[in-house]
Amino acid sequence: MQKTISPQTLRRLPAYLHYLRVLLKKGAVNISATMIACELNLNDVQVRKDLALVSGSGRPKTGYEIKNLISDIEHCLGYGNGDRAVIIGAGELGCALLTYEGFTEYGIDIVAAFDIDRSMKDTTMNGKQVFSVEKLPAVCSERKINIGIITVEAKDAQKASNMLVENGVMAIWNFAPVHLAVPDHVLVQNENLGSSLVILSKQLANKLGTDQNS
Ligand SMILES: NC(=O)c1ccc[n+]([C@@H]2O[C@H](COP(=O)([O-])OP(=O)(O)OC[C@H]3O[C@@H](n4cnc5c(N)ncnc54)[C@H](O)[C@@H]3O)[C@@H](O)[C@H]2O)c1
Repeated sequence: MQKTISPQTLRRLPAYLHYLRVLLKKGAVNISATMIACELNLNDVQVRKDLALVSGSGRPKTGYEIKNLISDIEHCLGYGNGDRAVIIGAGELGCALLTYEGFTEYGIDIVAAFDIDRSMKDTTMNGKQVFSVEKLPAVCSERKINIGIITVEAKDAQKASNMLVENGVMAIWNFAPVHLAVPDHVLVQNENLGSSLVILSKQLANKLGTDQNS
């Protein structure tokens, strides 16, 4: 039976993966959970538990063989499923995401972006194309797109979401500050950089002892 992995563990796995790949490139062979915890400034017990959920290859004394652990984490995260994504809204944020090459490290290929602004039609950024939204159905069916990334303003987000769902997208990464209504079979991950910043700011206030509520 497959073990259930919490969202918190899932969030930590890409960081382990990144670190392990760096180590492998440097020629390291084995690693312990304690070393990973120490390097990533995480709790030893937490890392041990996370790794036990995704890999049975850990051994007393030697720890994990790095290449096996990488492969187990990739398998757990569904890398190699060939997830392809498109971006709706090629403005400031959409273009930044489109040109960021690091998503391939997470097994996601952002194929193209779409915009209603005709001046952006058929432009290319870092080898990725920006199409007019009319081309969305053709690209979704030809490239078998299963993830949609929404980077339009809040007022346009539901429309963008509807377009993605109509074209067979099963998962939406939503950056617009709005709740999306989607059918039950569609997954939505809302992203809010502002809330992460607020958490950081709050933690800083607590640390400095300037939080009046504490
Ligand atoms: N979640 C976060 O952490 C975060 C951070 C920054 C921005 N945002 C949000 O991301 C969104 C985009 O921000 P931005 O600064 O890139 O805005 P922007 O105005 O630069 O870009 C929006 C683009 O969407 C296009 N657009 C509008 N309706 C469309 C549609 N139906 N189909 C295709 N394209 C369409 C516009 O032509 C424009 O190019 C906003 O909702 C903003 O609040 C979120």
